[in-house]
Amino acid sequence: MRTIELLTSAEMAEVDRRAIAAGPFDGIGLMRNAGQAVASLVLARWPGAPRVHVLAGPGNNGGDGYVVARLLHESGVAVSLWASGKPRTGSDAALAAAECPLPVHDLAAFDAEPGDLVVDALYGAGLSKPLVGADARAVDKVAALGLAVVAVDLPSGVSGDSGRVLGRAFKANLTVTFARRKPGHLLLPGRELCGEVVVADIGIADAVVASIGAGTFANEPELWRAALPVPAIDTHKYRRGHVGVFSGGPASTGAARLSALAAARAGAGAVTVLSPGSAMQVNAAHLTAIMLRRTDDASDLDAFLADRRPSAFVLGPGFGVSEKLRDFALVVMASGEGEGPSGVEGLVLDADGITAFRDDSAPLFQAAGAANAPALVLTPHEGEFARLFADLAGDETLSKLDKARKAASRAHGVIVYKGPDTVIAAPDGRAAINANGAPWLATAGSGDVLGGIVAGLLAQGMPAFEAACAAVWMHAEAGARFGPGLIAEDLPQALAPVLRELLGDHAR
Ligand SMILES: NC(=O)C1=CN([C@@H]2O[C@H](COP(=O)(O)OP(=O)(O)OC[C@H]3O[C@@H](n4cnc5c(N)ncnc54)[C@H](O)[C@@H]3O)[C@@H](O)[C@H]2O)[C@@H](O)CC1
Ligand SMILES: [K+]
Repeated sequence: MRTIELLTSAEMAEVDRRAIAAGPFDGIGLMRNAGQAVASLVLARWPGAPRVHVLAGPGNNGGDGYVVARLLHESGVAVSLWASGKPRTGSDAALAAAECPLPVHDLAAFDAEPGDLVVDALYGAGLSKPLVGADARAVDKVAALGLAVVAVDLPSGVSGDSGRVLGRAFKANLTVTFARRKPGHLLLPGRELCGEVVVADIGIADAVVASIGAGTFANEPELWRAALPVPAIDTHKYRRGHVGVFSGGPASTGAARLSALAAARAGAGAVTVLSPGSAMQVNAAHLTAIMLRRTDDASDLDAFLADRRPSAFVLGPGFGVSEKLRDFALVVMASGEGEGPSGVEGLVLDADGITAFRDDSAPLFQAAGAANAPALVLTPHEGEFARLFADLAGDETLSKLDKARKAASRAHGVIVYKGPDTVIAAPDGRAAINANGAPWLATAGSGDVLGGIVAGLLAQGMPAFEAACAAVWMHAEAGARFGPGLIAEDLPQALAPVLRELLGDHAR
């Protein structure tokens, strides 16, 4: 089972409540199903473990642990049960504990042998403070012995909402979660600590999950595949969209060409590099399918907008932080003000395009919020994010997901907060977390390519949030498939097979 909604702990609690109200399972019924799912995976994956140590906390996560301990024991596995705290009288966890015939040892005395397996059922969605005392010592002991760990719902110590570690956390080989994944399974460092994540069906209907209208998703093709542009058979190149990419001066033109190439590979019918006069020669020497147009100032840009009806822009890569950049950005963002549709779908601001607004972002964000304005897509990495949204970046209480969401709402634009766990957030509150990235993508020029893909999709009329999500996934997928030796120049070409697969029958 793998569906793309991600549930916060509050949303999951509400889903549990509604599932119990709707039936057929009550709380202990769901808990038995959860424990059964974990026990089955333990038996299937670690059939030869000499002993399984189940660590049970005081809440429902511990309740799942008591079920696992009982079922493994009934299957003939040697099980030791260690408890941290006691389930509250009358709780589902207390029922599960009462059904478990094994002796309960105090976690403070926890001991194990190398080769044993640990089932971590200390804390899950209810983690509320850092692990200390016997809990923390158990984490250290398990790590020191190098024991394999199966985490119930989440590795204890990892926040399901933020992916952060509270104090200390287990590093699991396998995490079994229920109904849907949580943001902490995808956000770092949580993702690393979860190991493989399996989502078990415990009898909560999809309709119950749908009823709460979750706004957070795993960035997987299911989220945006239906919005991918498919060229019609009788299409014309300009109907497939025209992307303008602003070039920097003669010594820094490569970034714009990378973006331009990526926009073309993403399916834009035409791409023009908009170059200062001083860099025309160097750009001309390196462009073939991509067009070139001299653009020195705002009036040149106005002329391009009027003559060539461009549909999306990339501004920032290699451009230099300057007043000219701000002018260009604001001209593009104002292009929707005239009578009738301007045809400009969006502006992607990356790198210097973000930094240029660090001290005065209000005009940009205001323009983005105006009626008929092109969509604004900002693609900051961590440093750039901190320049534009210093207060959000420094707020320790916010997760990466929260930060991206708040930034999107403030900017009236889509935020692509880059990193190994890129978060894409829309001003309407939707957000997605990407998890198919690969370390090979951390290479110079990689971000320029990403900006170009976003613009290429925007130009073809794909809505901004979906375009940004699709671009992030395709970019990561292309990089991961290429693997070692990847340089940014390889990425546009590597996109082709990824797109072909995504388009399926439409690719013929
Ligand atoms: N019906 C349900 O609600 C279901 C819940 N399930 C399980 O229930 C879990 C959530 O249960 P709970 O909400 O009871 O939460 P947890 O069991 O994760 O933890 C809550 C308890 O632990 C204490 N606690 C939290 N952090 C602590 C720390 N660092 N040190 C010491 N004590 C700490 C809290 O005060 C509370 O007593 C899920 O993760 C899942 O495993 C599953 O059984 C499926 C059904
Ligand atoms: K756990």
